[in-house]
Amino acid sequence: MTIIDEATAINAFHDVPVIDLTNIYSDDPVLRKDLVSQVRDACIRVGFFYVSNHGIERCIITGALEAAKWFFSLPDETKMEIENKKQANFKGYSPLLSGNNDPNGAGDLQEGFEFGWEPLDTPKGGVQDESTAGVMAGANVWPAQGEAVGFREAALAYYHAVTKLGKALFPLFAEALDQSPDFFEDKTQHSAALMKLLHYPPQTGPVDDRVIGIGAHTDWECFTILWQEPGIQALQVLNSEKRWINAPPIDGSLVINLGDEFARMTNGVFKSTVHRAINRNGVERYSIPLFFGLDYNTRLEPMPNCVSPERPFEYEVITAGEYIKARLAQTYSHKR
Ligand SMILES: O=C(O)CCC(=O)C(=O)O
Ligand SMILES: [Fe+2]
Repeated sequence: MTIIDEATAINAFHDVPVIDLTNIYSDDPVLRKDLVSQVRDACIRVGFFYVSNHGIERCIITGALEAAKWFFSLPDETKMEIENKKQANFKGYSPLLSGNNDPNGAGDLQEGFEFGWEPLDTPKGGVQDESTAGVMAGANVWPAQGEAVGFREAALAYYHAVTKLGKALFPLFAEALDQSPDFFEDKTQHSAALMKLLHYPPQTGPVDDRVIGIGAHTDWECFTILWQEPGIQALQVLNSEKRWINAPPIDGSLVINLGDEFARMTNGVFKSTVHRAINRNGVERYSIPLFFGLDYNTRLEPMPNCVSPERPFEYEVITAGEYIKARLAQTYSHKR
């Protein structure tokens, strides 16, 4: 079957598959083929999957969680010193209700802190590879308080560990698309990956459907690696029957979901699936997405094997940077 035939034949999913990454670095062709076929099925049919045995150490995750808790417990005035609307490309702090992911919504009930790549060993921070960032150029901002050094180190330790995993996933996605493993290599040279710490206060009593944790949306980059706090159900994924399917945290695993850059390049063969999060658990919830994009100067052109006369390409070709910048501006143009 061609990849287009496969994408045309799918039915609505009712659960989110789990893929074991134990063999991700193995050269054994049989193991590789099996892994690639699981990834292909999940990407074409669901657009979401869990990964187990992903190799991110528990202490790195705990460090990032503690960092998030520390940061969000700072006084509002301190956090607002690095508000994202004052920075280039919305790096820094986004207060509750300042963003709105669902155009029908009235604001997302979450606060966040977002940053991009920088090396671990420059103690003052703010340095990053901007040579090709174009419209997405803009240094990271970090809180100024004394303990902020530990915050930056813990956040960047997680960023670097998860980016290593992300780099190992690109060849898998390429093979799942019948391309050579290095297909994305020249398009992922400059770490166009953004990490966001998120905090969702609990929602109790009657909830206005237009204000939930994060409204229904698709992600914008190629794929997202999401850590969600164990024991707290909040994330839901929309299937083609318009039913919300719960994607609860599975201890020791991470969620991977595809975004619009992949959907554009694959002409919709890889699904950028709509999802949302609602925290009705009566406790605070934290989550950490890391969004993996193509280098900002890459044009989002379709792969020839994903286009046919019956499946024409209907997107405008723009660069990854132009796309992300436009979506950021739209999300934060929301008025509280
Ligand atoms: O907090 C979550 O579980 C989801 C976050 C999310 O979808 C996003 O930040 O794009
Ligand atoms: Fe998302």
